[in-house]
Amino acid sequence: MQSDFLKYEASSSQFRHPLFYITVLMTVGFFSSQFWPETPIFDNVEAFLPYHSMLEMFSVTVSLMVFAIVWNSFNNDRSINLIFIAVTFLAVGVIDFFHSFSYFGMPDFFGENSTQKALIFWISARLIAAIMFLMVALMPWFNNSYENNKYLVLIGGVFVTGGVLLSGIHYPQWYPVFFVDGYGLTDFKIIIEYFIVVLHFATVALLLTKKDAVGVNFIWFACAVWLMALAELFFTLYSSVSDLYNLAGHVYKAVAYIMVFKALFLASITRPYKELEQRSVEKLLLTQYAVDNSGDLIYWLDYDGRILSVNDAVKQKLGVQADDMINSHIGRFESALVPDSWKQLREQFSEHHQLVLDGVHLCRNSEKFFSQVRIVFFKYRSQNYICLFIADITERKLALESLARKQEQLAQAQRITHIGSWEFNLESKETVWSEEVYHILQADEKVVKASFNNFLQYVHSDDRQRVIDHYQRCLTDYSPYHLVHRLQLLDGSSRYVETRAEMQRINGEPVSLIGTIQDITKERELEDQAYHDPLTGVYNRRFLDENIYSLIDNSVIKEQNLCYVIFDIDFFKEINDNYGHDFGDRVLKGVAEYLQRQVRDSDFVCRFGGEEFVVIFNDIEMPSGMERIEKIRHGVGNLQFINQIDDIVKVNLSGGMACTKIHGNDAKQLFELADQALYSAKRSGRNRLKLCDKSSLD
Ligand SMILES: Nc1nc2c(ncn2[C@@H]2O[C@H](COP(=O)(O)OP(=O)(O)OP(=O)(O)O)[C@@H](O)[C@H]2O)c(=O)[nH]1
Repeated sequence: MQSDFLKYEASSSQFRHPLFYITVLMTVGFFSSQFWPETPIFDNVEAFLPYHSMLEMFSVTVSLMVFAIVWNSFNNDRSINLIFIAVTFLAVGVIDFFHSFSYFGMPDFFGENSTQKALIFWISARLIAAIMFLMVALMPWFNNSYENNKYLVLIGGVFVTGGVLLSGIHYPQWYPVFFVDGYGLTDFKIIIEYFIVVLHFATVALLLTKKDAVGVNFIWFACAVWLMALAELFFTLYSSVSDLYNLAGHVYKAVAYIMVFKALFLASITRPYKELEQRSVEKLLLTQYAVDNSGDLIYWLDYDGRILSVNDAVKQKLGVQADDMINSHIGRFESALVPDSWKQLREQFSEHHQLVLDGVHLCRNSEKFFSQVRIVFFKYRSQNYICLFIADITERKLALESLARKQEQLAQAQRITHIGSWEFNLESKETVWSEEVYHILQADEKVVKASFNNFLQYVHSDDRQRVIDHYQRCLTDYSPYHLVHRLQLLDGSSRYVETRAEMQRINGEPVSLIGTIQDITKERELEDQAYHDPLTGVYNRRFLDENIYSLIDNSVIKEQNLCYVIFDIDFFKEINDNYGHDFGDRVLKGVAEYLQRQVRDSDFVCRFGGEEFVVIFNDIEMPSGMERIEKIRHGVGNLQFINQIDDIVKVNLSGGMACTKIHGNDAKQLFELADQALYSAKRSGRNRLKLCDKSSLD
């Protein structure tokens, strides 16, 4: 892009303009006038009259043209000073018209003509012009433009003009005498002429200090006023109206008016027009630049799909000369717009004005790329135009395909591992569930909307509060979330799931909560089997061995007392021997169930082996806790088991116990001490509970 095109070049060639040379020549002419012959060049006034009328009519015409052009082209962008000049020329033109027709020798015009009458109009016009030009040169040229004010200026101008004309015609006696028959010009007239000259010189001096503004060429304007001043000086020099000085004065004035006309025509018409043209060219070039560098291939088509024009991108991308493409059908290059489907497509985009299609675009060397075609249809001056914007979406398409493949792989991996993923966007509050989440919940993707509240509907009622608490905590302190809980599905089945979540951050700012949910029902079942006694369903020894340390640690952290109690069924061998092994099993089950029922959720019942049970009582204070344990032990003694012959069989428990707050936090030692206490209970006659004697520690 050529930056020159964008730069408005202000004309600085005024000094090289012929009008400037004319001004210089005429100035030289003026100063050489003392060498001019003083003899009249016309035989008499009548002979001069046609030339005078001609020159005056010329000046009048130019004056009125100045007014017409400036007045009609004026708008708020221009300075109101232009209107002052225009109205001045209107006044001067009209008054000069009267001057011309009042000239001595002309047919009477609104009363008897005379040199004095003609001079009244002449001096008035010159004085008005001189004062107004000086005023305009003094007035600021910026920010004073108000379109409506032009009428006020016009009214003022008409008022002054009307005043001069009416007074000049009807009350000439109001004016000083400018001319005396047989004597010639009065001193007053000459003084006035000099005064006008002084005003003009002052105006020229002021104008030369001004820089070009609002399109006005002040140099030309100054030249014009300068020539007007010289014209006035000629009028002070002449001795006869028919001599060369008088003629020169009129000629200088006419040239000066042409110069004003030229300056104001330039300001009002030429400059604004050139600026407009410049802006249009700029706009066109910028548009062309944008079109060629937009990255899209742009085609202009006629209504039948034939190529009218293309942008540079098409030529570069396709490696085809524009001339080779013109008039070809677009279907030659774009698979989405083949001639066969053109009519049908045309109906669609004619109706909707826009259409977006995916296709394949053909380059010259039979290379292809995936394209997205945006068809824009519009009418201009009842002509149909179609513009195509074709983007190369090969990379996007391949990326999308790869993304789709990866998503499918992820979904497959989730299906295999039974892990679903979910995301909660903190800003949009939107939740997204993967396919596998729906699968785990046995929910229909089309019916159930992904949300935490909807998820809660599937959470087992006993676990719901726990899930809510974890979720809320994660959202408030952004801590990771890990929870195993049950689901209660709509078909009534329950599942175990393990959920994990953590906050995703971008530039340190939390953005969304990303989580997984894994169906661990099978693992959980296996785990249950590994940690539970198959006969009684309570925990087994393995569970106890693996968990006793953390249970004790927990009680230490919480500064709570933990009791390790070993219960042993008294004379269980006899039960087996007397009623059979199956009956013995029933007794073991019954005792286990009873113990499980009596303890709190935080306590653990384990079958240690044979007819021995270990119960871990958490958070139990002594000695009151001992009463509770004793009560449970008693309760077992009240259980009734019916044997094969419907006899009631009862069993008793012996128990030995040790506590962390009395016996220390060593798991192995606690077991040994409880076992010692049990042994002691057995030896003391069974059916009793014994707390390990503290002295045995020593
Ligand atoms: N029915 C049944 N009996 C079992 C099971 N495990 C161990 N036993 C029996 O439990 C009995 C334990 O007997 P002992 O260790 O002599 O103890 P006891 O007869 O209860 O006598 P004390 O403990 O001294 O009161 C044995 O006869 C084992 O066969 C089981 O799973 N089922």
